[in-house]
Amino acid sequence: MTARGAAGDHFGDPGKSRRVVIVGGGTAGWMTASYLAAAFGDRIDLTVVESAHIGTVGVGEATFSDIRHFFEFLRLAESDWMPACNATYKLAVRFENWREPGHHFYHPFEQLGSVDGFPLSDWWLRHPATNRFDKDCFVMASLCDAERSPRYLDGTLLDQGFVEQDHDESAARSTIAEYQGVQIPYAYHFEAHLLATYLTGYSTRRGVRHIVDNVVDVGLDEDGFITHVATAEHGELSADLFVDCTGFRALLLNKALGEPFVSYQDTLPNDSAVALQVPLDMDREPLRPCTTATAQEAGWIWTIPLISRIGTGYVYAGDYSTPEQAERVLRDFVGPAAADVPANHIKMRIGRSRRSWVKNCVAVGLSSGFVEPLESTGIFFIHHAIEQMVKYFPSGRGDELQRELYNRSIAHVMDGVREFLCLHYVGARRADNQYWKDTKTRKIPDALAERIEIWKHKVPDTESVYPYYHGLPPYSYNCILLGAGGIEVRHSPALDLADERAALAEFQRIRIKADKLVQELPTQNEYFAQMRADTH
Ligand SMILES: Cc1cc2nc3c(=O)[nH]c(=O)nc-3n(C[C@H](O)[C@H](O)[C@H](O)COP(=O)(O)OP(=O)(O)OC[C@H]3O[C@@H](n4cnc5c(N)ncnc54)[C@H](O)[C@@H]3O)c2cc1C
Ligand SMILES: N[C@@H](Cc1c[nH]c2cc(Cl)ccc12)C(=O)O
Repeated sequence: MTARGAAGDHFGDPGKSRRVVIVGGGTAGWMTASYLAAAFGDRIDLTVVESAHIGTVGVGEATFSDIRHFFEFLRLAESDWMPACNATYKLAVRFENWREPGHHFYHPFEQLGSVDGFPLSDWWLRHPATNRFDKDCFVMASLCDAERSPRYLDGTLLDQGFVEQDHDESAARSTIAEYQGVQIPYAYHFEAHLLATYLTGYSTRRGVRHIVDNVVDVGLDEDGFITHVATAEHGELSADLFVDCTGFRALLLNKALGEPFVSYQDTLPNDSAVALQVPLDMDREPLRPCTTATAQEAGWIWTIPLISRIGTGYVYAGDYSTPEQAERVLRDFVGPAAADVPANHIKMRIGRSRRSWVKNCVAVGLSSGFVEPLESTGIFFIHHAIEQMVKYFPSGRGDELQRELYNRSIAHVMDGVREFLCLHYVGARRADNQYWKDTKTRKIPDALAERIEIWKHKVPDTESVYPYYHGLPPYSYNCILLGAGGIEVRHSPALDLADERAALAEFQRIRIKADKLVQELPTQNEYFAQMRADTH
C-alpha cells in the first residue's frame, strides 16, 4: 500500500464528471457498472478493472423475484437477456428432507392470504385440510409439484394479481426496498458468468471503460481515502469513488483500508461448497421450476435447472466433512451424469464487513458480505447494495452521515437474513446425526430466540419478525416454520371461537385454482422447447 497527498476530488465540481473505478468483474462488478451507467449516464466516468488470472466465483444462479426491478432499471426485457443467459423460471425454493426423509415443502413467490385478520397459516393450524401446509395455502406449491411454467405457450403470465407493464423507455423505475406492489410470482435461474458477459456488453456500449489487469497496490492519502489503484500494466487508476467487487479477497475494503470482518460462523457453520455443472437433456429430463435444497449429512445440496445443464453443489460445514467426503456425497447424489465433470471446491467467508462503505470505498458483493446460498440471497444483496449506493451517492467528500445511513441499511439486510437462515436449521425436525443434532443446540441470535418463543403461540407477522427491511416478508418465515416442522406451533386461541367458514372457503378456492392452473399451464420443458423452436 502506498501513501501520498489528497485524493483527487471531483465530487461537488459541476465541471467535472465523477470518476468511479470498480475493481472486480464478477456478478457484483458488472451489475454495479451497468446499474450506475443506467442511473447516471455520462454524468459519471466509469471504469471496471478485472484480473485475467483471478477467476470469479462462477456460481450464483438463483435469484429473488425482485431482480425484475434490476432488469427494468436497465430497461431490459426478458427476451433481451434470458436466452443469452440460459435462464429459466423459479417459482419457489423446494426443501427436501429437512423434516424427515422423503418429505418436501416449498417457499414460494406467493403472498399468504388472510381471513378475518388471521393469516391463513394460523387457520391452517386450526383446520389443516391436508398435511401439506404449503399446498393448502399456496397455489405455487401445486405448480412446482407438477413442474409447470408460470407462462402459457403464448407468453401470457399466469394470473396471480401481478400485472406486467409494457416495456416503456420513459417509465418511472422502482427499487426493491420501496416496492409495495403485488408479489412478483417468479424469479430466475441463470448462468452467472453469462450474465456477467451480457452486462459487460451492456456497460461498455454505454461508455464504461473495461481494463483487464491485476490491481497490485492501493494508494491512500493522509486522511485514509483511496487516491488510486495501481495496476500491473495499465498504470495508476485514480478516482473519486472506488467500488470493491474483488470477491472474498475484499482487496480494498478489508485489506487496504483494514475494515474488520464480522463473522457469522458461530451461528451459521456451513463454510464450504463443492459445485458441479451437470449436462442436462431438456427433451428427456424435467426442468423443475424451482431451486431444490436437499438436506444432507453435513449441509445441503442445491439443484438449479438451467437450459441444457443443471447447476448443483453441496454446501457443508468443514467441521463435519472433509472436501473429499463432500465431493463423494455430491457425486453419489448426482449419479453418472457428472462422471466426467470436474468439481469446483470453494471456501466461503460467512458474515459481513463491519461497515461496507468506508471513506471513498464501497464494497459490493462477496467483499461486503455473504451467507450460505440456501435462500439465494447473494445477488439480492448486490442488487440492494447498488440501489442504496445510488440513493446515498456522494456529492462531496464529507458525507459521513450518508455513509452511516448506507452502512446501517446493509447491516440490517444481512443481519435479518442471518436470522432467517438460522430458523431453517433450528426449525428443521431432522436430528439424525451429530450435524443435525447440533443445529438444535447451537447459538442463535438472541432476538431470534425470543421471536421463536412468540411464534410458538402466534405465527410470524410484521410485529414479530426482524423489524428492519431485509427482503423477506413475514410469510416467508411461516413457510419455513410450518414446513420444516421441528418447532411445535399452536394456532391463536381466538380461532377456537371464530366462524371458520370463510377460511375453509379460501382453502377450497386455492385448491380449485391450483387444479385449474395445473390443467392449463404447460410444463416448463414444453414452454422453453417452444421458445427455442420459435427463435431458431
Ligand atoms: C457456493 C456458492 C453458491 C452461490 N449461489 C448463489 C445463488 O444461487 N444465488 C445468488 O444470488 N448468489 C449465490 N452466490 C453468491 C454469488 O455467487 C455472488 O454473490 C456473486 O457471484 C458475486 O460475486 P462477486 O462479484 O462479489 O465476486 P467474484 O465472483 O469472486 O469476482 C471477483 C472479481 O474480482 C476480481 N479480482 C480479484 N482480485 C483482483 C485484483 N487484485 N485485481 C483485479 N481484479 C481482481 C476477479 O478477477 C473477479 O473478476 C453463491 C456463492 C457461492 C460461494
Ligand atoms: N422480496 C423477495 C422476498 C421473497 C418473497 N417470497 C420469496 C420466496 C423466495 Cl423462494 C425467496 C424470496 C422471497 C422477493 O419477492 O423476491
